[in-house]
Amino acid sequence: MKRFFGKVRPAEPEVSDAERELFGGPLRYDMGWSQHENARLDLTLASALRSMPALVGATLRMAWKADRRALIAVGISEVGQGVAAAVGLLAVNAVMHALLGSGSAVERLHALLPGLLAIATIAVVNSVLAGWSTSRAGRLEPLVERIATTQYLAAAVSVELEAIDDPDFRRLIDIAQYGPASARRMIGACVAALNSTISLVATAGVLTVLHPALLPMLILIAAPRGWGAMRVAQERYVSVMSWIEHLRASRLIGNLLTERTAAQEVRIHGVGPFLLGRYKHMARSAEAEQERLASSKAVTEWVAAALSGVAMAATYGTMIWLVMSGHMNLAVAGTAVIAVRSGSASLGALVMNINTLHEESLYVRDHGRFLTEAARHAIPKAGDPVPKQVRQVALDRVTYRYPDREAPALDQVTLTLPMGSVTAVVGENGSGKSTLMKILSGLLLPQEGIVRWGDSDITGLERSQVFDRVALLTQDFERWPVTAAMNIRIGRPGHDATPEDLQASVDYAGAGPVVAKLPDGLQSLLARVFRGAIELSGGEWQKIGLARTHWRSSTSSADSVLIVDEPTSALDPEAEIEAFSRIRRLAAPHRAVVLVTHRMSGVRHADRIYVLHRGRLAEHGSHDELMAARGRYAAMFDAQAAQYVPAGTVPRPTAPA
Ligand SMILES: Nc1ncnc2c1ncn2[C@@H]1O[C@H](COP(=O)(O)OP(=O)(O)OP(=O)(O)O)[C@@H](O)[C@H]1O
Repeated sequence: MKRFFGKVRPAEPEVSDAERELFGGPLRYDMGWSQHENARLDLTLASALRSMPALVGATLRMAWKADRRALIAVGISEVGQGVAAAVGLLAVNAVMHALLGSGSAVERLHALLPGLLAIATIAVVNSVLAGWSTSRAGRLEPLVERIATTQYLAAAVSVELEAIDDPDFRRLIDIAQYGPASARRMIGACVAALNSTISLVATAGVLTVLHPALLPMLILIAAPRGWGAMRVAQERYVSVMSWIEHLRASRLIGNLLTERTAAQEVRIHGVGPFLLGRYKHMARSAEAEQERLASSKAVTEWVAAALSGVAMAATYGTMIWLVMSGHMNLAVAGTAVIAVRSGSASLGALVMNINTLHEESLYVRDHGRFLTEAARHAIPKAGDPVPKQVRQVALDRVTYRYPDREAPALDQVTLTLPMGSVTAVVGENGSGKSTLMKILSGLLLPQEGIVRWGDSDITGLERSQVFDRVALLTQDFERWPVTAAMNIRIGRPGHDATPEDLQASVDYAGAGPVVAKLPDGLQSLLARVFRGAIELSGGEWQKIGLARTHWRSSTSSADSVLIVDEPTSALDPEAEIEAFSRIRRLAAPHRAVVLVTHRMSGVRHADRIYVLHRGRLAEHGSHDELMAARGRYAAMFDAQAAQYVPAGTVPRPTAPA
């Protein structure tokens, strides 16, 4: 019994060897997000029915916002169809009475005619109304999907970077993507549910008039089917939720096998057949889950149909008894048979539609929960304006620890970036350089200490204005699949630009020869995503990235910070020397340049060099001061210099003091 009436629980499928080998264990969504938020996913029938009005209300509000006239048209046509169904049953009753009444056959046929005419007219009216409703609902559905998708995307881009890095939040982003399509389907299900409710109310009214005992019997027929459909939907939802990580991993493997970036290793290292084998293993465990669901659905539906059949037999038995005992005449019984049939069909349809609504509403609820969580993690819009002139940006004993890490990535770091200066940040891998850049740019806020723009604490400033003052060029900068011109202009997309306007940035970055090679110059489509697009080499892309940074910097005259993180990793030696001197030239009076690089030759001309070690500031000073101190910096510099000169002419790297 518990199998059928107990709570729906996630199945515990076998873990495939492939999962263990690739991911260290099973990948299952543990519904942690909802539990973590004290909002346990409650899949009982009562809770479904309780939460549904709010979710249906939210979808209808969206539809109202999208096109209220279309929504009103749908409402009117559905109510009209319900009324037509009731009038149709009354006409059937009149036909039955005429058919089974007294008089000759010809007289009875004459008496039949008005009823038959009414039935035909009602059928025509019904089909006109149904067509009207379908066309209006067809307009509403894509509009609602568009609104929900826009809400989803807008929320996703407005959250703090910390939320994007949080695996739980990422999972929520993943599951919420199904919401917009579900909202679209909910419109159709709402319309169908409204239709079947109205026809059911009409039929129930007629049945009650015919005999009061018929209504409860009708409900008894439909109830088991309602329960069955709801149970199947819940099992399917729990399964989708439990397997979402598995699905994501399978998709990831599929993408890796087809992505351009992995194509070389996939072929040369033989990764293709290896991953394909693992993909098949993982697909097999997902198929086993599908099979389990299908069997469970078959059993549930069989039990529901059996219970419904018993109720149907009891109803017809009661009607026979009522006729035999003289409590119901034959014409009424004839109408009742038709009414019970159409009523149980309406009730069945209503149950199916409520079930669809319930299933879709689970995804719409995830979408809603994502919007709420995204709002909670949104970058605040309020704040003081950033003064145009700030003279310097400074970090004062800043500490930052990633949520899932014990050790801080930055520990009590203090540094100053005066406008017009070049500051270099160096340190071993994992020493905290990128984290420092995220703190500087306002993408992360410090847990301890203060970041100051001039005299203002960054936490009190309007963050979008802080972002507006930061230009970023990282080694993994985005290679947008758009034209070369747009790839540069996107550095400040709100600023209109003709190709001529962008020429200064192209020249600055030394990207002239790159653009000259393109078939349509700056109008050429880049990145091999679309047909006819041109792929650039890593170094050529880096020049385009540098032009983008220049365009961003040159379109603002307010004090700003330019952060360049390994900007020359893909450049040839000549281009690298040239790029470092260009970056230095960007340190205009109203700009502070921060340079993160492992290329020690690029940092020696910086005004000030900060050395990070395990998140702490180990030393700082000019190149000459740091070399004289013979600390970590001197050790790193000597280690690189030793690669370029004959052995013996440069002191061998020593351990830091
Ligand atoms: N999103 C994150 N979540 C958790 N820990 C992180 C995250 N990003 C970085 N870390 C950790 O923070 C520490 C500092 O990382 P960071 O990327 O700032 O170093 P880095 O100096 O830029 O390294 P590299 O020279 O290799 O680029 C590392 O221990 C890293 O594992």
